[in-house]
Amino acid sequence: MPGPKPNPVESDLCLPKSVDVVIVGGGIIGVSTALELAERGNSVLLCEKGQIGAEQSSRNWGWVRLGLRDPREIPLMTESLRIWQSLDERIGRKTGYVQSGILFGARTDRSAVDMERWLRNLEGYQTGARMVSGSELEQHMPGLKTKLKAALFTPQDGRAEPQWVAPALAEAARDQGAVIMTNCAVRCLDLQAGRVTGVYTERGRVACDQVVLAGGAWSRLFAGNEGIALPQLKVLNTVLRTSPVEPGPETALWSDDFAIRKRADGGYTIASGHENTVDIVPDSFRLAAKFLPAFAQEWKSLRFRLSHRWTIEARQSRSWTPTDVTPFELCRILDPEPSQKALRKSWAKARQALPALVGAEVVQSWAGMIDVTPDAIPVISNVQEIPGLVIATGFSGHGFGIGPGAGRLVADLVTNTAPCVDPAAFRLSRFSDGTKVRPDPGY
Ligand SMILES: NCCCC(=O)O
Repeated sequence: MPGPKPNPVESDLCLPKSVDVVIVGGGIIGVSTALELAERGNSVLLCEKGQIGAEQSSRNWGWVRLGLRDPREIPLMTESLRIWQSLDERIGRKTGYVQSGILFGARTDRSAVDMERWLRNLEGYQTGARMVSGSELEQHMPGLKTKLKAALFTPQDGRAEPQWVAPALAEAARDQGAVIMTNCAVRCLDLQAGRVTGVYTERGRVACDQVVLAGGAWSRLFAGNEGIALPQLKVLNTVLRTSPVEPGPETALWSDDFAIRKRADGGYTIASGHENTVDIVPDSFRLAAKFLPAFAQEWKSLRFRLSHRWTIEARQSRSWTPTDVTPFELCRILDPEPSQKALRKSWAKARQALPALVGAEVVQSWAGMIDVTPDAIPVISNVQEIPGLVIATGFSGHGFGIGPGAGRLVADLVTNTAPCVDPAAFRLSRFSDGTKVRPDPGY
Protein backbone atom coordinates (compact mmCIF):
# COMPACT_ATOMS: atom_id res chain seq x y z
CA MET A 1 0.00 0.00 0.00
CA PRO A 2 2.14 2.96 -1.17
CA GLY A 3 2.05 6.22 0.83
CA PRO A 4 0.36 9.45 -0.22
CA LYS A 5 1.56 11.19 -3.35
CA PRO A 6 1.45 14.98 -3.32
CA ASN A 7 0.28 16.61 -6.54
CA PRO A 8 3.35 16.64 -8.82
CA VAL A 9 5.31 19.86 -9.27
CA GLU A 10 7.67 20.00 -12.25
CA SER A 11 11.13 21.30 -11.55
CA ASP A 12 12.48 24.42 -13.18
CA LEU A 13 15.41 23.48 -15.36
CA CYS A 14 18.03 26.18 -14.85
CA LEU A 15 19.74 26.86 -11.56
CA PRO A 16 20.09 30.64 -11.23
CA LYS A 17 23.60 31.99 -10.60
CA SER A 18 22.48 34.48 -7.99
CA VAL A 19 19.29 35.25 -6.00
CA ASP A 20 18.33 37.25 -2.92
CA VAL A 21 17.20 34.22 -0.91
CA VAL A 22 17.70 30.45 -1.15
CA ILE A 23 15.17 28.26 0.67
CA VAL A 24 16.33 24.79 1.66
CA GLY A 25 13.34 22.44 1.72
CA GLY A 26 10.08 22.23 -0.23
CA GLY A 27 7.67 21.35 2.56
CA ILE A 28 4.83 23.63 3.64
CA ILE A 29 7.16 25.96 5.57
CA GLY A 30 9.58 26.34 2.67
CA VAL A 31 6.92 26.93 0.02
CA SER A 32 4.92 29.33 2.25
CA THR A 33 8.12 31.32 2.79
CA ALA A 34 8.91 31.26 -0.94
CA LEU A 35 5.46 32.66 -1.74
CA GLU A 36 5.69 35.45 0.84
CA LEU A 37 9.19 36.48 -0.25
CA ALA A 38 8.43 36.35 -3.97
CA GLU A 39 5.24 38.40 -3.45
CA ARG A 40 7.38 41.03 -1.72
CA GLY A 41 9.62 41.31 -4.79
CA ASN A 42 12.59 39.21 -3.67
CA SER A 43 14.30 36.84 -6.08
CA VAL A 44 13.90 33.37 -4.58
CA LEU A 45 15.31 29.92 -5.29
CA LEU A 46 13.70 26.99 -3.48
CA CYS A 47 15.71 23.75 -3.55
CA GLU A 48 14.08 20.49 -2.56
CA LYS A 49 16.15 17.30 -2.41
CA GLY A 50 13.15 15.15 -3.45
CA GLN A 51 9.66 16.26 -4.45
CA ILE A 52 7.57 19.18 -3.19
CA GLY A 53 5.68 18.28 -0.03
CA ALA A 54 6.59 14.59 -0.26
CA GLU A 55 7.54 14.08 3.39
CA GLN A 56 5.58 15.24 6.46
CA SER A 57 3.78 18.01 4.56
CA SER A 58 1.71 15.42 2.64
CA ARG A 59 1.55 12.84 5.44
CA ASN A 60 0.06 14.84 8.32
CA TRP A 61 -3.57 14.75 9.42
CA GLY A 62 -4.59 17.83 7.44
CA TRP A 63 -5.76 19.71 10.52
CA VAL A 64 -5.82 23.50 10.71
CA ARG A 65 -6.36 24.23 14.35
CA LEU A 66 -6.11 26.67 17.22
CA GLY A 67 -7.53 24.07 19.62
CA LEU A 68 -4.98 22.35 21.89
CA ARG A 69 -2.27 24.73 20.71
CA ASP A 70 0.63 25.63 22.92
CA PRO A 71 -0.16 29.20 24.12
CA ARG A 72 3.17 30.36 22.65
CA GLU A 73 1.93 29.37 19.19
CA ILE A 74 -1.55 30.93 19.41
CA PRO A 75 -0.69 34.40 17.99
CA LEU A 76 1.10 32.82 15.00
CA MET A 77 -1.71 30.29 14.47
CA THR A 78 -4.24 33.14 14.59
CA GLU A 79 -2.28 34.87 11.82
CA SER A 80 -2.18 31.58 9.94
CA LEU A 81 -5.96 31.10 10.20
CA ARG A 82 -6.42 34.58 8.72
CA ILE A 83 -4.22 33.54 5.80
CA TRP A 84 -6.00 30.20 5.25
CA GLN A 85 -9.35 31.97 4.94
CA SER A 86 -8.42 33.68 1.67
CA LEU A 87 -5.55 31.46 0.55
CA ASP A 88 -7.32 29.72 -2.37
CA GLU A 89 -8.34 33.08 -3.80
CA ARG A 90 -4.86 34.54 -3.29
CA ILE A 91 -3.06 31.69 -5.04
CA GLY A 92 -5.76 30.80 -7.59
CA ARG A 93 -5.61 27.13 -6.60
CA LYS A 94 -7.43 24.70 -4.31
CA THR A 95 -6.05 23.77 -0.91
CA GLY A 96 -9.20 21.95 0.24
CA TYR A 97 -9.47 24.32 3.21
CA VAL A 98 -12.80 24.03 5.03
CA GLN A 99 -13.63 25.68 8.34
CA SER A 100 -15.47 22.61 9.62
CA GLY A 101 -14.82 22.91 13.36
CA ILE A 102 -13.00 20.39 15.55
CA LEU A 103 -14.15 18.56 18.68
CA PHE A 104 -11.52 17.63 21.26
CA GLY A 105 -13.24 14.92 23.29
CA ALA A 106 -12.94 14.42 27.04
CA ARG A 107 -13.79 10.93 28.30
CA THR A 108 -13.09 11.57 31.98
CA ASP A 109 -13.74 14.42 34.41
CA ARG A 110 -10.00 15.01 34.57
CA SER A 111 -9.74 15.30 30.82
CA ALA A 112 -12.72 17.70 30.79
CA VAL A 113 -10.82 19.90 33.26
CA ASP A 114 -7.83 19.78 30.88
CA MET A 115 -10.03 20.85 27.97
CA GLU A 116 -11.36 23.75 30.00
CA ARG A 117 -7.76 24.83 30.56
CA TRP A 118 -7.12 24.69 26.80
CA LEU A 119 -10.26 26.75 26.31
CA ARG A 120 -8.95 29.42 28.70
CA ASN A 121 -5.81 29.70 26.51
CA LEU A 122 -8.06 31.01 23.74
CA GLU A 123 -9.71 33.71 25.88
CA GLY A 124 -9.44 37.11 24.20
CA TYR A 125 -9.09 35.66 20.68
CA GLN A 126 -12.80 35.73 19.79
CA THR A 127 -12.83 32.24 18.39
CA GLY A 128 -16.27 31.01 19.45
CA ALA A 129 -14.54 28.05 21.14
CA ARG A 130 -16.62 26.47 23.92
CA MET A 131 -17.26 23.29 25.87
CA VAL A 132 -20.12 21.22 24.47
CA SER A 133 -21.97 18.12 25.64
CA GLY A 134 -25.32 16.39 25.25
CA SER A 135 -27.39 17.39 22.24
CA GLU A 136 -24.85 19.86 20.82
CA LEU A 137 -22.23 17.12 20.82
CA GLU A 138 -24.70 14.68 19.23
CA GLN A 139 -25.48 17.25 16.55
CA HIS A 140 -21.79 17.35 15.49
CA MET A 141 -21.14 13.60 15.87
CA PRO A 142 -24.42 11.80 15.25
CA GLY A 143 -24.54 8.39 16.90
CA LEU A 144 -21.09 8.69 18.51
CA LYS A 145 -20.63 5.57 20.63
CA THR A 146 -17.59 6.76 22.62
CA LYS A 147 -18.96 8.09 25.90
CA LEU A 148 -17.64 11.62 26.22
CA LYS A 149 -18.17 13.71 29.36
CA ALA A 150 -17.80 16.81 27.18
CA ALA A 151 -15.73 18.17 24.34
CA LEU A 152 -13.91 21.37 23.52
CA PHE A 153 -15.47 22.62 20.29
CA THR A 154 -13.43 25.03 18.18
CA PRO A 155 -15.64 26.25 15.31
CA GLN A 156 -12.87 28.36 13.76
CA ASP A 157 -10.74 25.25 13.17
CA GLY A 158 -10.86 23.02 10.13
CA ARG A 159 -8.97 21.04 7.57
CA ALA A 160 -7.15 21.19 4.23
CA GLU A 161 -5.70 18.54 1.94
CA PRO A 162 -2.01 17.85 2.65
CA GLN A 163 -1.39 16.35 -0.80
CA TRP A 164 -2.61 19.57 -2.44
CA VAL A 165 -1.33 22.40 -0.29
CA ALA A 166 2.48 22.43 -0.61
CA PRO A 167 2.31 21.84 -4.39
CA ALA A 168 -0.29 24.62 -4.78
CA LEU A 169 1.84 27.06 -2.78
CA ALA A 170 4.98 26.12 -4.72
CA GLU A 171 3.22 26.77 -8.05
CA ALA A 172 1.88 30.07 -6.67
CA ALA A 173 5.40 31.08 -5.59
CA ARG A 174 6.59 30.26 -9.11
CA ASP A 175 3.79 32.46 -10.54
CA GLN A 176 5.37 35.26 -8.50
CA GLY A 177 8.82 34.60 -9.95
CA ALA A 178 10.34 32.05 -7.54
CA VAL A 179 12.50 29.31 -9.07
CA ILE A 180 11.51 25.85 -7.81
CA MET A 181 14.11 23.11 -8.20
CA THR A 182 13.27 19.54 -7.18
CA ASN A 183 15.73 16.63 -6.92
CA CYS A 184 18.26 19.33 -6.09
CA ALA A 185 19.76 19.08 -2.61
CA VAL A 186 21.57 22.00 -1.02
CA ARG A 187 24.75 20.45 0.37
CA CYS A 188 26.05 23.34 2.46
CA LEU A 189 26.38 27.07 2.90
CA ASP A 190 29.09 29.19 1.34
CA LEU A 191 30.31 31.49 4.08
CA GLN A 192 32.75 34.41 3.67
CA ALA A 193 33.99 36.11 6.82
CA GLY A 194 31.36 34.10 8.71
CA ARG A 195 28.30 35.32 6.80
CA VAL A 196 26.18 33.72 4.09
CA THR A 197 27.31 34.50 0.54
CA GLY A 198 25.80 31.50 -1.21
CA VAL A 199 24.95 27.82 -1.15
CA TYR A 200 26.47 24.76 -2.77
CA THR A 201 23.81 22.58 -4.32
CA GLU A 202 24.38 19.20 -5.91
CA ARG A 203 24.20 21.06 -9.26
CA GLY A 204 26.56 23.90 -8.40
CA ARG A 205 26.93 27.11 -6.42
CA VAL A 206 24.30 29.84 -6.17
CA ALA A 207 25.18 33.26 -4.72
CA CYS A 208 22.73 34.75 -2.20
CA ASP A 209 22.63 36.98 0.88
CA GLN A 210 20.10 34.97 2.83
CA VAL A 211 19.32 31.29 3.34
CA VAL A 212 16.22 29.84 5.01
CA LEU A 213 16.71 26.35 6.39
CA ALA A 214 13.24 24.71 6.31
CA GLY A 215 14.37 21.11 6.04
CA GLY A 216 11.88 19.44 8.42
CA ALA A 217 13.36 16.23 9.83
CA TRP A 218 16.65 16.93 7.97
CA SER A 219 17.32 20.35 9.45
CA ARG A 220 19.41 19.13 12.39
CA LEU A 221 21.78 17.27 10.06
CA PHE A 222 22.18 20.29 7.76
CA ALA A 223 22.70 22.69 10.67
CA GLY A 224 25.15 20.32 12.36
CA ASN A 225 27.40 20.34 9.28
CA GLU A 226 27.51 24.14 9.64
CA GLY A 227 28.48 23.86 13.32
CA ILE A 228 25.02 24.86 14.59
CA ALA A 229 23.52 22.76 17.41
CA LEU A 230 19.83 22.25 16.66
CA PRO A 231 18.18 19.90 19.17
CA GLN A 232 15.66 17.96 17.13
CA LEU A 233 14.43 14.36 17.21
CA LYS A 234 11.98 12.49 15.03
CA VAL A 235 8.77 10.72 16.02
CA LEU A 236 6.74 8.55 13.70
CA ASN A 237 3.00 8.98 13.32
CA THR A 238 0.81 6.49 11.47
CA VAL A 239 -2.21 7.55 9.42
CA LEU A 240 -4.85 5.82 7.27
CA ARG A 241 -7.57 6.88 4.90
CA THR A 242 -10.90 5.24 4.20
CA SER A 243 -13.09 4.75 1.16
CA PRO A 244 -15.85 7.39 0.75
CA VAL A 245 -18.46 7.47 3.53
CA GLU A 246 -21.90 8.97 3.02
CA PRO A 247 -23.24 10.57 5.11
CA GLY A 248 -20.49 11.23 7.65
CA PRO A 249 -19.67 13.99 10.14
CA GLU A 250 -18.25 17.27 8.83
CA THR A 251 -16.74 18.18 12.18
CA ALA A 252 -13.38 16.60 12.99
CA LEU A 253 -12.90 14.73 16.27
CA TRP A 254 -9.84 14.09 18.42
CA SER A 255 -10.65 11.48 21.03
CA ASP A 256 -8.06 9.71 23.23
CA ASP A 257 -7.75 6.74 20.91
CA PHE A 258 -8.06 8.25 17.45
CA ALA A 259 -8.34 11.46 15.47
CA ILE A 260 -10.60 11.71 12.43
CA ARG A 261 -11.43 14.31 9.79
CA LYS A 262 -13.41 14.31 6.58
CA ARG A 263 -11.48 14.43 3.29
CA ALA A 264 -12.27 16.18 0.02
CA ASP A 265 -12.65 12.73 -1.63
CA GLY A 266 -15.48 11.83 0.78
CA GLY A 267 -13.39 9.42 2.85
CA TYR A 268 -11.85 10.06 6.27
CA THR A 269 -8.27 10.50 7.43
CA ILE A 270 -7.79 8.67 10.73
CA ALA A 271 -4.75 8.60 13.02
CA SER A 272 -3.98 7.33 16.47
CA GLY A 273 -4.88 10.21 18.76
CA HIS A 274 -1.86 10.64 20.96
CA GLU A 275 0.25 7.61 20.14
CA ASN A 276 3.63 8.16 18.45
CA THR A 277 6.53 5.79 17.78
CA VAL A 278 10.05 6.86 18.72
CA ASP A 279 12.94 4.99 17.10
CA ILE A 280 15.95 4.86 19.38
CA VAL A 281 18.84 6.32 17.38
CA PRO A 282 22.26 7.78 18.30
CA ASP A 283 20.69 11.27 18.57
CA SER A 284 18.35 9.91 21.30
CA PHE A 285 21.43 9.63 23.53
CA ARG A 286 23.15 12.80 22.32
CA LEU A 287 20.01 14.82 23.08
CA ALA A 288 18.65 12.82 26.05
CA ALA A 289 19.27 15.55 28.63
CA LYS A 290 17.53 18.23 26.56
CA PHE A 291 14.50 16.03 25.81
CA LEU A 292 14.12 14.52 29.28
CA PRO A 293 11.35 16.92 30.46
CA ALA A 294 9.40 16.30 27.23
CA PHE A 295 9.85 12.53 27.43
CA ALA A 296 8.79 12.52 31.08
CA GLN A 297 5.67 14.55 30.27
CA GLU A 298 4.72 12.57 27.16
CA TRP A 299 5.78 9.15 28.44
CA LYS A 300 2.35 7.54 28.10
CA SER A 301 1.95 8.49 24.45
CA LEU A 302 5.41 7.46 23.24
CA ARG A 303 6.28 3.93 22.06
CA PHE A 304 10.07 3.59 22.08
CA ARG A 305 11.58 0.89 19.88
CA LEU A 306 14.92 -0.25 18.49
CA SER A 307 14.60 -0.60 14.71
CA HIS A 308 16.64 -0.41 11.49
CA ARG A 309 16.63 3.39 11.97
CA TRP A 310 19.49 2.91 14.46
CA THR A 311 21.77 1.48 11.74
CA ILE A 312 20.65 4.03 9.15
CA GLU A 313 21.37 7.02 11.39
CA ALA A 314 24.53 5.55 12.94
CA ARG A 315 26.00 5.14 9.43
CA GLN A 316 24.87 8.57 8.22
CA SER A 317 27.62 11.15 7.57
CA ARG A 318 27.44 14.11 9.91
CA SER A 319 29.92 16.33 8.11
CA TRP A 320 30.81 16.82 4.47
CA THR A 321 32.22 19.27 1.95
CA PRO A 322 30.53 20.86 -1.10
CA THR A 323 31.83 18.10 -3.37
CA ASP A 324 30.63 15.16 -1.26
CA VAL A 325 27.39 13.29 -1.90
CA THR A 326 25.33 14.08 1.19
CA PRO A 327 22.72 12.10 3.17
CA PHE A 328 20.11 14.35 1.51
CA GLU A 329 20.91 12.85 -1.89
CA LEU A 330 21.01 9.30 -0.51
CA CYS A 331 17.43 9.58 0.80
CA ARG A 332 15.32 11.73 -1.49
CA ILE A 333 12.06 10.98 0.32
CA LEU A 334 11.77 9.77 3.90
CA ASP A 335 8.99 7.19 3.62
CA PRO A 336 8.89 5.21 6.88
CA GLU A 337 6.82 2.08 7.41
CA PRO A 338 3.58 2.69 9.28
CA SER A 339 3.13 0.97 12.64
CA GLN A 340 0.70 -1.91 12.00
CA LYS A 341 -0.25 -1.92 15.66
CA ALA A 342 -1.15 1.77 15.64
CA LEU A 343 -3.10 1.26 12.42
CA ARG A 344 -5.13 -1.65 13.77
CA LYS A 345 -5.86 0.20 16.99
CA SER A 346 -6.94 3.53 15.54
CA TRP A 347 -9.09 1.87 12.86
CA ALA A 348 -10.79 -0.42 15.39
CA LYS A 349 -11.44 2.43 17.83
CA ALA A 350 -12.75 4.78 15.14
CA ARG A 351 -15.07 2.11 13.73
CA GLN A 352 -16.42 1.25 17.16
CA ALA A 353 -17.06 4.93 17.87
CA LEU A 354 -18.61 6.11 14.61
CA PRO A 355 -21.51 4.18 13.07
CA ALA A 356 -20.94 6.10 9.80
CA LEU A 357 -17.74 4.09 9.26
CA VAL A 358 -19.47 0.71 9.15
CA GLY A 359 -19.04 -0.46 5.56
CA ALA A 360 -16.00 1.78 4.94
CA GLU A 361 -12.64 0.22 4.09
CA VAL A 362 -9.05 1.25 4.71
CA VAL A 363 -7.74 2.13 1.25
CA GLN A 364 -4.32 3.56 2.14
CA SER A 365 -1.99 3.88 5.13
CA TRP A 366 1.32 5.60 5.68
CA ALA A 367 3.64 7.08 8.25
CA GLY A 368 5.44 10.39 8.51
CA MET A 369 8.44 11.51 10.49
CA ILE A 370 7.58 14.49 12.67
CA ASP A 371 10.52 16.70 13.65
CA VAL A 372 10.21 17.69 17.30
CA THR A 373 12.05 20.12 19.55
CA PRO A 374 12.50 19.76 23.33
CA ASP A 375 9.60 22.18 24.01
CA ALA A 376 7.41 21.04 21.08
CA ILE A 377 7.31 24.52 19.52
CA PRO A 378 9.26 25.47 16.40
CA VAL A 379 12.48 27.31 15.81
CA ILE A 380 11.79 30.39 13.66
CA SER A 381 14.92 32.37 14.16
CA ASN A 382 17.93 34.20 12.87
CA VAL A 383 21.15 32.42 13.74
CA GLN A 384 23.47 34.72 15.67
CA GLU A 385 26.60 32.78 14.68
CA ILE A 386 25.85 32.92 10.93
CA PRO A 387 24.45 36.24 9.70
CA GLY A 388 22.18 35.63 6.72
CA LEU A 389 20.86 32.26 7.97
CA VAL A 390 17.27 31.89 9.22
CA ILE A 391 16.06 28.55 10.56
CA ALA A 392 12.37 27.53 10.37
CA THR A 393 11.94 23.99 11.59
CA GLY A 394 10.89 21.76 14.51
CA PHE A 395 7.15 22.29 14.10
CA SER A 396 6.63 19.20 16.25
CA GLY A 397 3.60 17.88 14.35
CA HIS A 398 1.78 21.23 14.17
CA GLY A 399 3.41 22.58 11.02
CA PHE A 400 0.63 22.04 8.50
CA GLY A 401 -1.95 24.40 10.00
CA ILE A 402 0.57 26.98 11.13
CA GLY A 403 2.62 26.78 7.91
CA PRO A 404 1.23 29.82 6.05
CA GLY A 405 1.64 32.02 9.16
CA ALA A 406 5.14 30.66 9.73
CA GLY A 407 6.06 31.49 6.12
CA ARG A 408 4.95 35.08 6.74
CA LEU A 409 7.00 35.35 9.93
CA VAL A 410 10.09 33.86 8.26
CA ALA A 411 9.73 36.36 5.41
CA ASP A 412 9.56 39.15 8.01
CA LEU A 413 12.82 37.95 9.58
CA VAL A 414 14.54 37.58 6.20
CA THR A 415 13.50 41.05 5.03
CA ASN A 416 14.05 42.60 8.45
CA THR A 417 10.53 44.04 8.57
CA ALA A 418 8.26 44.34 11.63
CA PRO A 419 7.33 40.74 12.48
CA CYS A 420 3.65 39.77 12.16
CA VAL A 421 3.92 38.25 15.67
CA ASP A 422 6.58 38.38 18.37
CA PRO A 423 9.11 35.68 17.41
CA ALA A 424 10.89 35.63 20.82
CA ALA A 425 9.47 32.25 21.91
CA PHE A 426 10.81 30.64 18.73
CA ARG A 427 14.43 31.84 18.97
CA LEU A 428 17.11 29.19 18.53
CA SER A 429 19.15 30.55 21.45
CA ARG A 430 16.52 29.35 23.97
CA PHE A 431 18.22 25.94 23.86
CA SER A 432 21.58 27.35 24.97
CA ASP A 433 20.90 30.48 27.04
CA GLY A 434 19.71 28.77 30.21
CA THR A 435 15.97 29.09 29.44
CA LYS A 436 13.94 26.26 31.01
CA VAL A 437 12.76 24.52 27.87
CA ARG A 438 9.76 22.18 28.03
CA PRO A 439 6.41 21.61 26.31
CA ASP A 440 3.37 23.44 27.64
CA PRO A 441 2.12 21.51 30.70
CA GLY A 442 -0.95 19.52 29.76
CA TYR A 443 0.16 19.20 26.17
N1 LIG B 1 0.15 15.89 15.07
C1 LIG B 1 -1.10 16.03 15.64
C2 LIG B 1 -1.75 17.36 15.42
C3 LIG B 1 -2.34 17.56 14.11
C4 LIG B 1 -1.96 18.87 13.49
O1 LIG B 1 -2.18 19.91 14.03
O2 LIG B 1 -1.42 18.87 12.37
